[in-house]
Amino acid sequence: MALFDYTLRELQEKLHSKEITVTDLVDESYQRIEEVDHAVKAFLTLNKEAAQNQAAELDADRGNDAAKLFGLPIGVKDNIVTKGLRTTAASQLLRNLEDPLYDATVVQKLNEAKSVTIGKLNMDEFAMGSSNENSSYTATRNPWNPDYVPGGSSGGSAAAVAAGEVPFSLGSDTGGSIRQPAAFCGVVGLKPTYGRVSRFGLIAFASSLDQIGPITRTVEDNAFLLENIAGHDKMDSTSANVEVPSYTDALTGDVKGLKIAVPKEYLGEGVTPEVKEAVQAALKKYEELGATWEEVSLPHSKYAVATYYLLSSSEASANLARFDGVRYGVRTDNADTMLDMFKNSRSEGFGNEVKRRIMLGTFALSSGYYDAYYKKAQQVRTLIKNDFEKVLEDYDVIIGPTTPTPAFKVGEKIDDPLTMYANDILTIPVNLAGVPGISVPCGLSSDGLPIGLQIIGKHFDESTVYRTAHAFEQATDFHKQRPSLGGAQS
Ligand SMILES: NC(=O)C[C@H](N)C(=O)O
Repeated sequence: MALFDYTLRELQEKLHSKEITVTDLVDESYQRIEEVDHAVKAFLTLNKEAAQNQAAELDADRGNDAAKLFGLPIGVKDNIVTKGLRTTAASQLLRNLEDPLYDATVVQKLNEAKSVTIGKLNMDEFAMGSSNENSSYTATRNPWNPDYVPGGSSGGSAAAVAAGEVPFSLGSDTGGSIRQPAAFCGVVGLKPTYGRVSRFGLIAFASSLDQIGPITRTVEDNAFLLENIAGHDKMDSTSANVEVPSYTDALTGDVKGLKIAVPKEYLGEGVTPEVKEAVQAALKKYEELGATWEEVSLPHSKYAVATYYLLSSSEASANLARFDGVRYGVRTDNADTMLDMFKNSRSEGFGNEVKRRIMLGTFALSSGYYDAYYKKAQQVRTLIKNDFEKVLEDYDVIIGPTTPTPAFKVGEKIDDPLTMYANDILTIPVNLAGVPGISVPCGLSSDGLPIGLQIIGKHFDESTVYRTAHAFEQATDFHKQRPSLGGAQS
Protein backbone atom coordinates (compact mmCIF):
# COMPACT_ATOMS: atom_id res chain seq x y z
CA MET A 1 0.00 0.00 0.00
CA ALA A 2 1.36 3.41 -0.94
CA LEU A 3 1.70 5.91 1.90
CA PHE A 4 -0.92 8.22 0.44
CA ASP A 5 -3.49 5.43 0.47
CA TYR A 6 -3.73 6.05 4.20
CA THR A 7 -6.04 8.78 5.44
CA LEU A 8 -4.56 12.00 6.80
CA ARG A 9 -5.46 10.92 10.32
CA GLU A 10 -3.69 7.58 9.80
CA LEU A 11 -0.63 9.35 8.43
CA GLN A 12 -0.60 11.57 11.50
CA GLU A 13 -0.81 8.57 13.80
CA LYS A 14 2.18 7.09 12.00
CA LEU A 15 4.04 10.38 12.43
CA HIS A 16 3.17 10.62 16.11
CA SER A 17 4.23 7.03 16.81
CA LYS A 18 7.46 7.74 14.85
CA GLU A 19 6.74 4.89 12.43
CA ILE A 20 7.40 7.45 9.69
CA THR A 21 8.97 10.89 9.53
CA VAL A 22 7.86 14.08 7.83
CA THR A 23 10.82 13.59 5.51
CA ASP A 24 9.41 10.20 4.48
CA LEU A 25 6.14 11.84 3.50
CA VAL A 26 7.78 14.70 1.62
CA ASP A 27 10.13 12.28 -0.16
CA GLU A 28 7.16 10.10 -1.10
CA SER A 29 5.54 13.13 -2.75
CA TYR A 30 8.55 14.15 -4.80
CA GLN A 31 9.35 10.57 -5.76
CA ARG A 32 5.83 10.03 -7.02
CA ILE A 33 5.97 13.37 -8.87
CA GLU A 34 9.20 12.21 -10.51
CA GLU A 35 7.58 8.93 -11.54
CA VAL A 36 4.30 10.17 -12.93
CA ASP A 37 4.19 13.94 -13.39
CA HIS A 38 5.78 13.83 -16.84
CA ALA A 39 2.52 12.13 -17.87
CA VAL A 40 0.02 13.84 -15.51
CA LYS A 41 1.56 17.34 -15.66
CA ALA A 42 -0.23 18.46 -12.50
CA PHE A 43 2.50 20.71 -11.08
CA LEU A 44 3.62 24.07 -12.45
CA THR A 45 6.14 24.85 -9.70
CA LEU A 46 7.82 22.63 -7.12
CA ASN A 47 8.83 23.85 -3.69
CA LYS A 48 11.34 21.04 -3.22
CA GLU A 49 14.25 22.56 -1.39
CA ALA A 50 12.11 24.57 1.01
CA ALA A 51 9.79 21.60 1.64
CA GLN A 52 12.71 19.27 2.35
CA ASN A 53 14.25 21.80 4.73
CA GLN A 54 10.93 22.31 6.48
CA ALA A 55 10.52 18.52 6.80
CA ALA A 56 13.98 18.21 8.35
CA GLU A 57 13.16 21.02 10.80
CA LEU A 58 9.84 19.46 11.78
CA ASP A 59 11.54 16.10 12.29
CA ALA A 60 14.30 17.65 14.38
CA ASP A 61 11.95 19.59 16.64
CA ARG A 62 8.88 17.59 17.53
CA GLY A 63 7.60 20.53 19.58
CA ASN A 64 5.13 21.14 16.78
CA ASP A 65 3.70 17.63 16.91
CA ALA A 66 0.31 18.80 18.12
CA ALA A 67 -0.20 21.17 15.17
CA LYS A 68 -3.34 20.15 13.33
CA LEU A 69 -1.82 19.32 9.93
CA PHE A 70 1.63 18.47 11.27
CA GLY A 71 3.94 17.24 8.52
CA LEU A 72 1.28 16.55 5.90
CA PRO A 73 2.32 17.33 2.30
CA ILE A 74 -0.14 19.48 0.36
CA GLY A 75 -0.45 20.89 -3.17
CA VAL A 76 -1.87 24.38 -3.72
CA LYS A 77 -3.68 25.67 -6.81
CA ASP A 78 -1.64 28.29 -8.62
CA ASN A 79 -4.17 31.10 -8.15
CA ILE A 80 -3.63 31.04 -4.37
CA VAL A 81 -0.82 33.40 -3.41
CA THR A 82 2.17 31.83 -1.66
CA LYS A 83 4.86 34.09 -0.20
CA GLY A 84 8.19 33.55 -1.94
CA LEU A 85 6.78 30.77 -4.14
CA ARG A 86 5.95 31.45 -7.78
CA THR A 87 2.23 32.12 -8.35
CA THR A 88 1.03 32.54 -11.94
CA ALA A 89 -2.67 31.56 -12.12
CA ALA A 90 -1.37 29.61 -15.17
CA SER A 91 -1.09 32.90 -17.10
CA GLN A 92 1.85 34.18 -19.13
CA LEU A 93 0.96 37.59 -17.77
CA LEU A 94 2.14 36.52 -14.31
CA ARG A 95 5.06 34.37 -15.43
CA ASN A 96 7.50 36.61 -13.57
CA LEU A 97 5.64 36.56 -10.25
CA GLU A 98 8.41 34.51 -8.69
CA ASP A 99 8.36 35.99 -5.24
CA PRO A 100 4.91 37.08 -3.98
CA LEU A 101 5.06 39.29 -0.93
CA TYR A 102 2.42 37.63 1.22
CA ASP A 103 0.54 34.41 1.85
CA ALA A 104 -3.17 33.95 1.20
CA THR A 105 -5.06 33.52 4.48
CA VAL A 106 -5.63 29.82 3.72
CA VAL A 107 -1.88 29.37 3.20
CA GLN A 108 -1.17 31.17 6.45
CA LYS A 109 -3.54 28.74 8.15
CA LEU A 110 -1.79 25.78 6.51
CA ASN A 111 1.53 27.12 7.71
CA GLU A 112 0.27 27.61 11.25
CA ALA A 113 -1.07 24.04 11.18
CA LYS A 114 2.41 22.91 9.97
CA SER A 115 1.54 21.23 6.69
CA VAL A 116 4.28 21.20 4.05
CA THR A 117 3.63 22.85 0.69
CA ILE A 118 4.93 20.58 -2.07
CA GLY A 119 4.24 22.88 -5.01
CA LYS A 120 1.77 24.85 -7.09
CA LEU A 121 -0.81 23.11 -9.22
CA ASN A 122 -1.85 23.68 -12.80
CA MET A 123 -5.21 25.17 -13.71
CA ASP A 124 -7.04 26.90 -16.52
CA GLU A 125 -5.70 30.44 -16.88
CA PHE A 126 -7.27 32.64 -14.15
CA ALA A 127 -9.60 29.67 -13.42
CA MET A 128 -11.46 30.09 -16.69
CA GLY A 129 -12.13 26.69 -18.16
CA SER A 130 -13.35 23.17 -17.54
CA SER A 131 -10.54 21.06 -18.99
CA ASN A 132 -7.15 22.56 -18.05
CA GLU A 133 -6.53 23.14 -21.73
CA ASN A 134 -6.63 26.90 -21.08
CA SER A 135 -3.47 26.79 -18.98
CA SER A 136 -0.84 28.82 -20.80
CA TYR A 137 1.88 26.40 -19.63
CA THR A 138 0.76 22.82 -20.14
CA ALA A 139 -2.43 20.77 -20.15
CA THR A 140 -2.79 18.44 -17.16
CA ARG A 141 -3.98 14.95 -18.14
CA ASN A 142 -6.49 12.68 -16.46
CA PRO A 143 -4.59 10.05 -14.40
CA TRP A 144 -7.25 7.47 -15.30
CA ASN A 145 -6.51 7.87 -19.00
CA PRO A 146 -4.14 10.47 -20.44
CA ASP A 147 -6.29 10.88 -23.56
CA TYR A 148 -8.91 12.52 -21.36
CA VAL A 149 -8.99 15.89 -19.59
CA PRO A 150 -8.79 16.05 -15.77
CA GLY A 151 -11.50 18.76 -15.73
CA GLY A 152 -10.99 22.32 -14.65
CA SER A 153 -10.18 24.75 -13.59
CA SER A 154 -8.61 22.96 -10.58
CA GLY A 155 -7.50 20.08 -12.84
CA GLY A 156 -3.98 20.00 -11.44
CA SER A 157 -5.29 19.88 -7.85
CA ALA A 158 -7.60 16.93 -8.59
CA ALA A 159 -5.15 15.03 -10.81
CA ALA A 160 -2.29 15.34 -8.28
CA VAL A 161 -4.45 13.75 -5.56
CA ALA A 162 -5.81 11.06 -7.89
CA ALA A 163 -2.29 10.19 -9.07
CA GLY A 164 -1.01 9.92 -5.49
CA GLU A 165 1.43 12.83 -5.84
CA VAL A 166 0.02 14.51 -2.74
CA PRO A 167 -2.58 13.21 -0.28
CA PHE A 168 -4.59 16.45 -0.42
CA SER A 169 -4.75 19.77 -2.17
CA LEU A 170 -6.52 23.11 -2.36
CA GLY A 171 -8.60 24.19 -5.34
CA SER A 172 -10.99 27.05 -6.03
CA ASP A 173 -14.52 26.86 -7.41
CA THR A 174 -16.37 29.64 -9.22
CA GLY A 175 -18.75 27.56 -11.32
CA GLY A 176 -17.66 24.00 -10.61
CA SER A 177 -13.87 24.22 -10.63
CA ILE A 178 -13.40 21.96 -7.59
CA ARG A 179 -16.33 19.57 -8.02
CA GLN A 180 -16.05 18.92 -11.77
CA PRO A 181 -12.34 17.95 -11.76
CA ALA A 182 -12.91 15.93 -8.55
CA ALA A 183 -15.66 14.03 -10.39
CA PHE A 184 -13.50 13.53 -13.51
CA CYS A 185 -10.51 12.29 -11.47
CA GLY A 186 -12.41 10.11 -8.97
CA VAL A 187 -11.60 12.12 -5.83
CA VAL A 188 -13.57 14.12 -3.25
CA GLY A 189 -13.96 17.89 -3.76
CA LEU A 190 -16.00 20.39 -1.77
CA LYS A 191 -17.06 23.91 -2.61
CA PRO A 192 -17.86 25.50 0.74
CA THR A 193 -20.72 27.94 1.35
CA TYR A 194 -19.83 31.36 -0.07
CA GLY A 195 -18.13 33.19 2.79
CA ARG A 196 -17.03 30.06 4.67
CA VAL A 197 -13.36 30.30 3.64
CA SER A 198 -11.40 33.52 3.26
CA ARG A 199 -10.69 34.63 -0.30
CA PHE A 200 -7.84 36.91 0.79
CA GLY A 201 -4.92 36.02 -1.46
CA LEU A 202 -7.02 34.13 -4.00
CA ILE A 203 -6.42 35.81 -7.36
CA ALA A 204 -9.97 36.98 -8.01
CA PHE A 205 -11.93 35.76 -11.02
CA ALA A 206 -15.57 36.43 -10.00
CA SER A 207 -15.60 37.72 -6.45
CA SER A 208 -19.26 36.97 -5.71
CA LEU A 209 -18.81 33.32 -6.67
CA ASP A 210 -15.19 32.27 -5.93
CA GLN A 211 -14.53 29.93 -2.98
CA ILE A 212 -11.43 27.98 -2.00
CA GLY A 213 -12.01 24.35 -0.97
CA PRO A 214 -10.33 20.98 -0.28
CA ILE A 215 -9.66 18.11 -2.71
CA THR A 216 -8.91 14.78 -1.05
CA ARG A 217 -9.25 11.03 -1.40
CA THR A 218 -11.81 10.57 1.35
CA VAL A 219 -14.66 12.55 2.87
CA GLU A 220 -13.01 12.41 6.30
CA ASP A 221 -9.83 13.98 4.92
CA ASN A 222 -11.93 16.64 3.22
CA ALA A 223 -13.77 17.53 6.44
CA PHE A 224 -10.46 17.60 8.28
CA LEU A 225 -8.89 20.04 5.85
CA LEU A 226 -11.95 22.31 5.72
CA GLU A 227 -12.08 22.70 9.50
CA ASN A 228 -8.48 23.88 9.32
CA ILE A 229 -8.98 26.52 6.62
CA ALA A 230 -12.51 27.83 7.32
CA GLY A 231 -13.50 30.84 9.37
CA HIS A 232 -13.90 34.58 9.45
CA ASP A 233 -11.01 36.73 8.26
CA LYS A 234 -10.84 40.47 8.72
CA MET A 235 -8.87 40.67 5.47
CA ASP A 236 -11.91 39.44 3.49
CA SER A 237 -15.07 41.42 4.18
CA THR A 238 -17.16 38.75 2.43
CA SER A 239 -15.97 36.01 4.78
CA ALA A 240 -18.72 35.17 7.23
CA ASN A 241 -18.54 35.50 10.98
CA VAL A 242 -20.17 32.12 11.53
CA GLU A 243 -18.68 29.61 13.94
CA VAL A 244 -16.77 26.72 12.38
CA PRO A 245 -18.01 23.41 13.78
CA SER A 246 -15.93 20.26 13.89
CA TYR A 247 -16.73 18.76 10.51
CA THR A 248 -14.98 15.51 11.39
CA ASP A 249 -17.22 15.11 14.46
CA ALA A 250 -20.24 15.44 12.17
CA LEU A 251 -19.21 12.27 10.31
CA THR A 252 -20.19 9.99 13.15
CA GLY A 253 -23.93 10.42 12.54
CA ASP A 254 -25.90 8.17 10.17
CA VAL A 255 -28.43 9.10 7.46
CA LYS A 256 -31.51 7.39 8.95
CA GLY A 257 -34.47 9.66 8.27
CA LEU A 258 -32.43 12.02 6.07
CA LYS A 259 -34.63 13.74 3.49
CA ILE A 260 -33.08 13.92 0.03
CA ALA A 261 -34.37 16.03 -2.86
CA VAL A 262 -33.53 14.93 -6.41
CA PRO A 263 -34.13 17.70 -8.96
CA LYS A 264 -35.66 16.38 -12.14
CA GLU A 265 -33.56 18.87 -14.11
CA TYR A 266 -30.44 17.06 -12.84
CA LEU A 267 -31.33 13.74 -14.45
CA GLY A 268 -32.78 15.12 -17.66
CA GLU A 269 -31.56 15.80 -21.17
CA GLY A 270 -27.81 15.71 -21.75
CA VAL A 271 -27.06 13.43 -18.78
CA THR A 272 -25.65 10.17 -20.12
CA PRO A 273 -27.38 6.88 -19.22
CA GLU A 274 -24.29 5.67 -17.33
CA VAL A 275 -24.23 8.77 -15.14
CA LYS A 276 -27.98 8.47 -14.47
CA GLU A 277 -27.60 4.80 -13.53
CA ALA A 278 -24.75 5.56 -11.14
CA VAL A 279 -26.80 8.27 -9.41
CA GLN A 280 -29.88 6.04 -9.25
CA ALA A 281 -27.78 3.27 -7.70
CA ALA A 282 -26.50 5.79 -5.14
CA LEU A 283 -30.08 6.77 -4.27
CA LYS A 284 -30.87 3.07 -3.76
CA LYS A 285 -27.93 2.85 -1.41
CA TYR A 286 -29.28 5.81 0.57
CA GLU A 287 -32.65 4.06 0.82
CA GLU A 288 -30.90 1.00 2.22
CA LEU A 289 -29.20 3.26 4.75
CA GLY A 290 -32.56 4.61 5.93
CA ALA A 291 -32.82 7.88 4.00
CA THR A 292 -35.76 8.81 1.79
CA TRP A 293 -35.78 10.72 -1.47
CA GLU A 294 -38.29 12.55 -3.63
CA GLU A 295 -38.19 14.24 -6.98
CA VAL A 296 -38.30 18.04 -6.89
CA SER A 297 -37.84 20.87 -9.37
CA LEU A 298 -35.32 23.70 -9.58
CA PRO A 299 -37.22 25.43 -12.38
CA HIS A 300 -34.72 28.20 -13.12
CA SER A 301 -31.74 25.85 -13.57
CA LYS A 302 -32.01 26.16 -17.32
CA TYR A 303 -30.97 29.81 -17.11
CA ALA A 304 -27.98 29.14 -14.87
CA VAL A 305 -25.24 28.82 -17.50
CA ALA A 306 -26.24 32.05 -19.29
CA THR A 307 -26.62 33.88 -15.97
CA TYR A 308 -23.23 32.63 -14.77
CA TYR A 309 -21.38 33.69 -17.92
CA LEU A 310 -22.84 37.19 -17.78
CA LEU A 311 -22.12 37.70 -14.08
CA SER A 312 -18.76 35.92 -13.82
CA SER A 313 -17.45 37.59 -16.98
CA SER A 314 -18.64 41.02 -15.80
CA GLU A 315 -16.83 40.55 -12.50
CA ALA A 316 -13.77 39.18 -14.30
CA SER A 317 -13.61 42.21 -16.60
CA ALA A 318 -13.34 44.41 -13.52
CA ASN A 319 -11.04 42.13 -11.51
CA LEU A 320 -8.58 41.58 -14.35
CA ALA A 321 -8.22 45.31 -15.10
CA ARG A 322 -5.28 45.40 -12.66
CA PHE A 323 -3.18 43.17 -14.95
CA ASP A 324 -1.95 45.97 -17.17
CA GLY A 325 1.83 45.71 -17.10
CA VAL A 326 2.02 48.54 -14.53
CA ARG A 327 0.18 47.45 -11.42
CA TYR A 328 0.60 43.75 -12.10
CA GLY A 329 1.86 41.60 -14.93
CA VAL A 330 4.68 41.37 -17.44
CA ARG A 331 5.09 44.61 -19.39
CA THR A 332 5.39 44.42 -23.17
CA ASP A 333 8.66 45.38 -24.88
CA ASN A 334 6.69 46.49 -27.81
CA ALA A 335 5.10 49.93 -27.29
CA ASP A 336 5.84 53.57 -28.07
CA THR A 337 2.90 55.13 -26.26
CA MET A 338 1.37 54.55 -22.86
CA LEU A 339 -1.87 53.32 -24.38
CA ASP A 340 -0.02 50.84 -26.59
CA MET A 341 1.86 49.65 -23.53
CA PHE A 342 -1.39 48.80 -21.71
CA LYS A 343 -2.93 47.28 -24.82
CA ASN A 344 0.04 45.20 -25.85
CA SER A 345 0.84 43.97 -22.34
CA ARG A 346 -2.68 42.64 -22.05
CA SER A 347 -2.89 41.32 -25.63
CA GLU A 348 0.40 39.46 -25.25
CA GLY A 349 -0.23 38.28 -21.71
CA PHE A 350 -3.80 36.95 -21.75
CA GLY A 351 -4.90 33.78 -23.53
CA ASN A 352 -7.94 33.60 -25.81
CA GLU A 353 -10.46 32.37 -23.25
CA VAL A 354 -9.55 35.14 -20.83
CA LYS A 355 -9.87 37.72 -23.60
CA ARG A 356 -13.24 36.28 -24.61
CA ARG A 357 -14.56 36.66 -21.05
CA ILE A 358 -13.17 40.17 -20.58
CA MET A 359 -14.87 41.25 -23.80
CA LEU A 360 -18.15 39.58 -22.86
CA GLY A 361 -18.08 41.11 -19.39
CA THR A 362 -17.14 44.58 -20.62
CA PHE A 363 -20.02 44.41 -23.09
CA ALA A 364 -22.52 43.25 -20.44
CA LEU A 365 -21.52 46.16 -18.18
CA SER A 366 -21.48 48.84 -20.87
CA SER A 367 -24.05 51.59 -20.79
CA GLY A 368 -27.07 50.74 -22.89
CA TYR A 369 -26.60 47.03 -22.26
CA TYR A 370 -26.20 46.95 -18.48
CA ASP A 371 -29.93 46.67 -17.75
CA ALA A 372 -30.57 44.09 -20.44
CA TYR A 373 -27.68 41.81 -19.49
CA TYR A 374 -25.96 42.41 -16.14
CA LYS A 375 -29.00 43.60 -14.21
CA LYS A 376 -31.25 40.93 -15.72
CA ALA A 377 -28.68 38.26 -14.85
CA GLN A 378 -28.60 39.49 -11.24
CA GLN A 379 -32.38 39.18 -11.10
CA VAL A 380 -32.28 35.64 -12.49
CA ARG A 381 -29.57 34.77 -9.98
CA THR A 382 -32.02 35.65 -7.20
CA LEU A 383 -34.63 33.33 -8.73
CA ILE A 384 -32.09 30.50 -8.87
CA LYS A 385 -31.07 31.10 -5.27
CA ASN A 386 -34.74 31.12 -4.21
CA ASP A 387 -35.27 27.75 -5.96
CA PHE A 388 -32.54 26.19 -3.82
CA GLU A 389 -33.68 27.81 -0.61
CA LYS A 390 -37.26 26.69 -1.15
CA VAL A 391 -36.27 23.05 -1.73
CA LEU A 392 -33.85 23.10 1.20
CA GLU A 393 -36.64 24.26 3.54
CA ASP A 394 -38.25 20.83 3.11
CA TYR A 395 -35.21 18.61 2.53
CA ASP A 396 -31.82 18.13 4.20
CA VAL A 397 -29.79 17.80 1.01
CA ILE A 398 -30.14 17.88 -2.76
CA ILE A 399 -28.51 15.04 -4.72
CA GLY A 400 -27.72 14.62 -8.40
CA PRO A 401 -24.74 14.04 -10.68
CA THR A 402 -21.78 16.44 -10.53
CA THR A 403 -21.44 16.48 -14.31
CA PRO A 404 -23.67 15.28 -17.15
CA THR A 405 -20.88 13.07 -18.55
CA PRO A 406 -17.62 11.54 -17.36
CA ALA A 407 -14.36 13.19 -18.51
CA PHE A 408 -14.20 14.09 -22.20
CA LYS A 409 -11.26 13.70 -24.55
CA VAL A 410 -8.41 16.20 -24.79
CA GLY A 411 -9.24 18.47 -27.75
CA GLU A 412 -12.90 17.43 -27.89
CA LYS A 413 -14.48 20.70 -26.74
CA ILE A 414 -11.68 23.25 -26.81
CA ASP A 415 -12.77 24.81 -30.11
CA ASP A 416 -16.39 25.07 -29.04
CA PRO A 417 -16.68 27.28 -25.94
CA LEU A 418 -20.46 26.92 -25.61
CA THR A 419 -20.26 23.11 -25.40
CA MET A 420 -17.44 23.49 -22.90
CA TYR A 421 -19.54 25.91 -20.80
CA ALA A 422 -22.56 23.55 -20.90
CA ASN A 423 -20.52 20.87 -19.12
CA ASP A 424 -20.86 22.93 -15.92
CA ILE A 425 -24.64 23.00 -16.05
CA LEU A 426 -25.03 21.01 -12.81
CA THR A 427 -22.37 22.77 -10.75
CA ILE A 428 -22.91 26.44 -11.72
CA PRO A 429 -26.34 26.82 -10.02
CA VAL A 430 -24.75 25.90 -6.68
CA ASN A 431 -22.29 28.82 -6.94
CA LEU A 432 -25.07 31.20 -7.96
CA ALA A 433 -27.07 30.11 -4.89
CA GLY A 434 -23.98 30.31 -2.64
CA VAL A 435 -24.70 26.96 -0.97
CA PRO A 436 -22.11 24.20 -0.30
CA GLY A 437 -21.68 21.22 -2.65
CA ILE A 438 -19.44 18.17 -2.68
CA SER A 439 -18.52 15.63 -5.34
CA VAL A 440 -17.78 12.05 -4.27
CA PRO A 441 -16.93 9.11 -6.53
CA CYS A 442 -19.99 6.94 -7.30
CA GLY A 443 -19.00 4.72 -10.21
CA LEU A 444 -16.85 4.08 -13.25
CA SER A 445 -18.04 4.40 -16.84
CA SER A 446 -17.63 1.59 -19.39
CA ASP A 447 -14.50 3.49 -20.54
CA GLY A 448 -13.11 3.17 -17.01
CA LEU A 449 -13.59 6.84 -16.12
CA PRO A 450 -14.90 8.03 -12.74
CA ILE A 451 -18.41 9.38 -12.19
CA GLY A 452 -19.17 11.93 -9.45
CA LEU A 453 -22.18 12.21 -7.14
CA GLN A 454 -23.02 15.77 -6.09
CA ILE A 455 -24.49 16.47 -2.66
CA ILE A 456 -25.69 20.02 -2.04
CA GLY A 457 -26.66 21.44 1.37
CA LYS A 458 -28.05 24.49 3.14
CA HIS A 459 -25.98 27.63 3.69
CA PHE A 460 -23.24 26.89 6.25
CA ASP A 461 -24.45 23.31 6.68
CA GLU A 462 -21.32 21.58 5.38
CA SER A 463 -21.74 19.18 8.33
CA THR A 464 -24.84 17.54 6.83
CA VAL A 465 -23.22 17.48 3.39
CA TYR A 466 -20.20 15.68 4.83
CA ARG A 467 -22.31 13.28 6.91
CA THR A 468 -24.36 12.36 3.82
CA ALA A 469 -21.24 11.90 1.68
CA HIS A 470 -19.45 9.91 4.36
CA ALA A 471 -22.35 7.48 4.85
CA PHE A 472 -22.29 6.71 1.11
CA GLU A 473 -18.52 6.39 1.05
CA GLN A 474 -18.53 3.98 3.99
CA ALA A 475 -21.17 1.82 2.29
CA THR A 476 -19.32 1.64 -1.07
CA ASP A 477 -15.82 1.05 -2.42
CA PHE A 478 -15.59 3.70 -5.13
CA HIS A 479 -13.15 5.85 -3.17
CA LYS A 480 -10.74 2.93 -2.98
CA GLN A 481 -10.42 2.60 -6.74
CA ARG A 482 -7.18 4.00 -8.11
CA PRO A 483 -5.94 4.81 -11.57
CA SER A 484 -3.23 2.36 -12.65
CA LEU A 485 -1.01 5.20 -13.89
CA GLY A 486 2.64 4.48 -13.36
CA GLY A 487 1.79 1.10 -11.88
CA ALA A 488 2.89 2.37 -8.47
CA GLN A 489 -0.46 1.87 -6.80
CA SER A 490 -2.66 -1.12 -6.28
N1 LIG B 1 -13.89 28.63 -12.52
C1 LIG B 1 -14.76 27.67 -12.58
O1 LIG B 1 -15.38 27.33 -11.57
C2 LIG B 1 -14.85 26.92 -13.84
C3 LIG B 1 -15.83 27.23 -14.87
N2 LIG B 1 -15.76 26.11 -15.75
C4 LIG B 1 -15.45 28.47 -15.62
O2 LIG B 1 -14.81 28.35 -16.63
O3 LIG B 1 -15.84 29.55 -15.29
